[in-house]
Order: sequence, then structure tokens, then C-alpha cells
Amino acid sequence: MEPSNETTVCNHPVKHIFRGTFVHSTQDTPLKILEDNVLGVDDDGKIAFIESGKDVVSLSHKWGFKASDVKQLELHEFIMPGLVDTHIHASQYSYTGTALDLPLLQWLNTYTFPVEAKYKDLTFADNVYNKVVRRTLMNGTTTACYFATIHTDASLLLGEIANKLGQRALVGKVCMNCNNAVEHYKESTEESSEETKRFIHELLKKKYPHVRPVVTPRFALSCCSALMRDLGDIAKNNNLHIQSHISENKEECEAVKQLFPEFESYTDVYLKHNLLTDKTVMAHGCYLSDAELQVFRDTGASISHCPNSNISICSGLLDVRNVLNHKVKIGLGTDVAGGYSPSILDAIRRALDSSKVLTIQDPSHQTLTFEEVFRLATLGGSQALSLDSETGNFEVGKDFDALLVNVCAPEGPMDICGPEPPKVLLEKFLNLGDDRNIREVYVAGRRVVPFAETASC
Ligand SMILES: O=c1[nH]c(=O)c2nc[nH]c2[nH]1
Ligand SMILES: [Zn+2]
Repeated sequence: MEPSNETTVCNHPVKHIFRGTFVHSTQDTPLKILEDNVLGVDDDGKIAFIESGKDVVSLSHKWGFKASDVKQLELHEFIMPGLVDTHIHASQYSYTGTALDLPLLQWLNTYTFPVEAKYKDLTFADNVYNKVVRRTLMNGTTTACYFATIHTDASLLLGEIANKLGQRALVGKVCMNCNNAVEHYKESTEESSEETKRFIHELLKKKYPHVRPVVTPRFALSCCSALMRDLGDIAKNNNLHIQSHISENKEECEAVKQLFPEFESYTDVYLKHNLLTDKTVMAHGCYLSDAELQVFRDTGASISHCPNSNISICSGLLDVRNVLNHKVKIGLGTDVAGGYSPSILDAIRRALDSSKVLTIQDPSHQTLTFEEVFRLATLGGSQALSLDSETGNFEVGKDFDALLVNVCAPEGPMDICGPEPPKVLLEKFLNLGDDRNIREVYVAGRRVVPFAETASC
């Protein structure tokens, strides 16, 4: 509710008030630094105001808070928007940091499918899914777009755990009816469609405030035409998000061409199966042509850039500058476990490295700046997931999804050798920081890190 004037106490109470430095991105500016600002979070977890610290007295009258309610940040602290992981396989978390010696298709058959088959066992799923949600939250991921496995009940469990621990999440029960490598790790077409409908129904029935289902055809090599068409219809009928993979590796692109010769391109395969919408996020896209990027632009579909994975399993390098020039929505993804790090801070560094490699190869390439990659990791990710009306930056009315960062955390990974401006502190954090610097994490105004209770290994 909007306050009526400056002297009336607003009857919509604020539950957190922070004063200090805030950094975030907007559509026009990749990095906005707001020094000595005051931000209030209302009872619904939404940003009620963000204004100059000089106005704190009039704000306290207007919103009915006391000076002692204000949490004053230290000089080496700042608040930034939560990180958005637009593509992560929760089910692959158990082998993160290993099995990076094969290219995509062999990697899937050798490592991925045998592990994913184990999620029939809900005890196994419960252990891994609790760990991945905790680890990503600790690393500042306030929103995650998850692939689970083909198992409906384990996928529902992932949604339950994300809700319990307070992470904003899109959760996908994986659909795949083609797989010759691992027996039993596939579904029939009918099973896949019916179980997807059950998954959506059951998850929506829980009415979790920040956890939603996402329709998840694994990729064109795992799903026949009939299944992709069914999934396109299911997403349309329920107005749901869609996620998949596209143009990650050359061998995969060639196989798609062989399997779907009647289509103009890999993008055309998804387009003609109604899988490209303004709520679709496709991982990778390293080999998309300009014409395909134009289709992304026209449909409003987005790309999840997963640079760690692209390098780790030798898939390719995405030219993010070209994607941005085509005005296609783009965010960052860890792609655990093709990517070996569950942290979006790592994705930021790998995105910058990848852009620099492109510049080494072609000096006319316009290297991404750290400010641009900061935006990809926050507002860009929320746009890629079509969640930017709810989260992504500190606009009044959005949910307060945020990290309180202390660059001088005791036992932390970096040193600050004298007074530094906030822009330097942010750049240092993005390049050198880790979870020790992330003192608090908020999702929709709820403090979710530090955890209420500690988990054992
Ligand atoms: O990086 C990837 N990870 C996967 O699990 C996958 N499945 C299809 N294509 C994929 N790419
Ligand atoms: Zn993936």
C-alpha cells in the first residue's frame, strides 16, 4: 500500500531497514551504486522504499520505524541483488568436481545417466537435494532453475526442499523417451507426458510461494517429436516455463541435423514443437547462427550461458556480445555438473575469461566488462527466467532477494589494503570473494542464510 503523505504512519509495517551502500543493475545501467541509502522491506518481503540516507528521519515517521530498527552497514559491507542460476542440474550435484574428461554425448552416457537413474531412491534424492540447495544458497543463489531427473516423486521432493530452505526455484522433472545407453533410465512417450502433468499438478497443489514447475524436455536427442509436441502443449495450457539445452557441442548439433532433417535448424526443431516462448530458457547456444538468435529474439526465449561447463567438457565458447547485440535475454548458469562449480561467482569469472579468450582470438571482439557480467548474474538472470517483475534488482515493489556482502570477512579469501570505493569492493568480491564474504542471504525478505540449523555431511 502506498503511504498517503510524509507525516502519516503507513499501516503496512516494514520488517527490515538497512542503511549503507547498495549496488544493483537496471535496464539502462549495468552497475548502479547507491551510497548511503536506506532500504525498507515490508511484511510481504517486498521493497517498500529505497531512498537517500539523509531522509531517514522523515522515512521513519512515514513508515513507523525507530532509529534502533535500522541496520547500519559497515564501510566494507554492501548489499547486492541475489544471484540467479538459470541452469543447474540438482541431480548431478553428487559428482560435481569430477568426471570432466569426456565430451557431452559420451559424458551423458558414461557418468550422467547412471547417476540420475539412482533418484528412484528417495533417500538418495533427499540427501543430495538438501545439499545442493544449501550449498547454492550459501553461495548467494537466491533463484535457481533446476533440472531434477525423470522421477516425479524425487522432483517433487526437490521442490519441497527448496521451499523449506527458502530458495526461489523453478523445478523441472526431466522428460526423456530416447536413451540407448542406460537401461530403464527413460520413459515411454505417454509416461513422460502423464508424469509431467502429475508433477505440475502436485507441485502447484502445494502452493509454495516461490517454487514453480518448469516443463523440461532434456534436449532434442532425448525426446521424440511426439513427446516434444505434448510438452509444448502442456506448457501452453498451463502457462508454464520451459527449459532445455540447445547447440552445446558440435557432435550434438550434427546429430540433431541427422535426426531432424526436415527442420531448418536446431532452433527450428524447438520452434516447430512450440517449445520457444517468452518463458523458455535454453542452456548453452554456443553454435547458434544469427538467424537462430533472431528467432530467440522474436519469440522472447532466452539463453543460459554456462561458461564453466562449456570449457570443462570442451563444448565451445558462447559469444555473449553477439547474443546481447541481438537483444536476446541472457543470464548465467552453473550447469552443475558439466560445470564443476555450484557458485554463480565462478560463472561470473568464467564468463569474463571466455569473453577474453574471444578477444585473444579476435582483437576486434568487444570484451564483456565486469559490470555487464554482474548484470547477467542478477537482473539478466531474472529476465532470462521471466521473473524480472518479481526479482533481479532493488526496484520498489519487487521482492527483496539480496546478499549482504562483507569484503573484509574474518578468515575471508581476500585482503583490502586501505579505503576503497564501493565499485572496487564489488569488483574484488566478484573476482576473489566466496561464501565467507556472503554474511546474509534474503529471499523475498526472509533471511535464509545463515541457516536456522546446521546440516551434517
Ligand atoms: O550440459 C549438459 N548437461 C546435461 O545433463 C545435458 N543433457 C542434455 N544436454 C546436456 N547438457
Ligand atoms: Zn545442462
